[in-house]
Amino acid sequence: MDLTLLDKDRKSAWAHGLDIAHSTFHSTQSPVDQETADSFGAIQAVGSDGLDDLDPDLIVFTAAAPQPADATSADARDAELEANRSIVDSVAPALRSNRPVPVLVLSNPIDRITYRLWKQVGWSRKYFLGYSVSETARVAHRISEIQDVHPGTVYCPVMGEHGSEIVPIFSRLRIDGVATTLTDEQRSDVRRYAREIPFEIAKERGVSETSRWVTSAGVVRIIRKMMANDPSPTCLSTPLAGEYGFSDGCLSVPVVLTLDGVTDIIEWDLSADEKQRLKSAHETICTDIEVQNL
Ligand SMILES: NC(=O)c1ccc[n+]([C@@H]2O[C@H](COP(=O)([O-])OP(=O)(O)OC[C@H]3O[C@@H](n4cnc5c(N)ncnc54)[C@H](O)[C@@H]3O)[C@@H](O)[C@H]2O)c1
Ligand SMILES: O=C(O)C[C@H](O)C(=O)O
Repeated sequence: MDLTLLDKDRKSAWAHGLDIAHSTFHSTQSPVDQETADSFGAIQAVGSDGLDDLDPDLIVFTAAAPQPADATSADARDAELEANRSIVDSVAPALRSNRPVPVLVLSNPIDRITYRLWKQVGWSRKYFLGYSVSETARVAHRISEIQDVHPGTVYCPVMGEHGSEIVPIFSRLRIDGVATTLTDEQRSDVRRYAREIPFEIAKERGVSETSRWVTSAGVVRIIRKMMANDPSPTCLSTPLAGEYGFSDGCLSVPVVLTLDGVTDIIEWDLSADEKQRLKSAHETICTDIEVQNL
């Protein structure tokens, strides 16, 4: 797989690109034979006008304005909306001239930005995916602490907003494959942890960076899943047209993925509490879509 980093700051793309290229040496126990080495693909960097010469099969959209210096509270993602929406509007025409391919959106606030990008680019909704699975990792981490188990054994998908109105689906919680129940207090604790921990981390780390470790690992996981045609669903934010009773907006829901985007949106049976929380998350996002004219 070849990788191109496109950035208006071409030097930054070059620097990250070369660092990634160096890192590939450590993959799959390099050094390897020539045949395996060839499968690593090329890594290159281009500036803003570079899309014309590319024919990407998948776009990971991370363009964003610098984080404000006070971006350490739970509304930091929302504070990015105005600037990142302008970026979406400025790059959408170039994207539109590409053939339709899946776009994995990282730029915050992802539910609004994914929606805006979808509207501006105009391709089928099946190509637009907002990345929200860092929340799944954080939820698993907190549950593992509460239950004193390894986080890798925890399965608890997360729907809803990538923000305050996240909806961990506790009714589907499995530990080592076994259905497990948490108390109401433990559930509140898990939600609070997922809402607050990224910003507690940001306070100590500084806001000039974002949570790159969990995020890059999660992005690679999603891309691998798409390439493998893995039929098990992943919760990502995608435009809705009737699923879960929502006729518009963008919200994390379980989707089945291939390199042709979303092939199916799965409608799980949710508990009454989960349905209520999902409705509230949807209302919050739709209010923004209306008020901000997204
Ligand atoms: N969804 C998640 O879980 C998650 C996780 C981490 C970061 N994020 C979000 O992803 C975004 C990027 O974060 P980051 O740490 O990579 O930020 P960053 O500042 O390191 O990178 C953003 C890049 O976008 C480039 N850019 C700005 N406008 C552009 C344009 N018009 N065309 C091309 N490139 C442009 C900038 O030059 C910059 O290099 C932020 O909105 C952040 O909040 C989301
Ligand atoms: O960069 C961050 O910490 C915010 C991002 O939305 C995330 O959830 O990781």
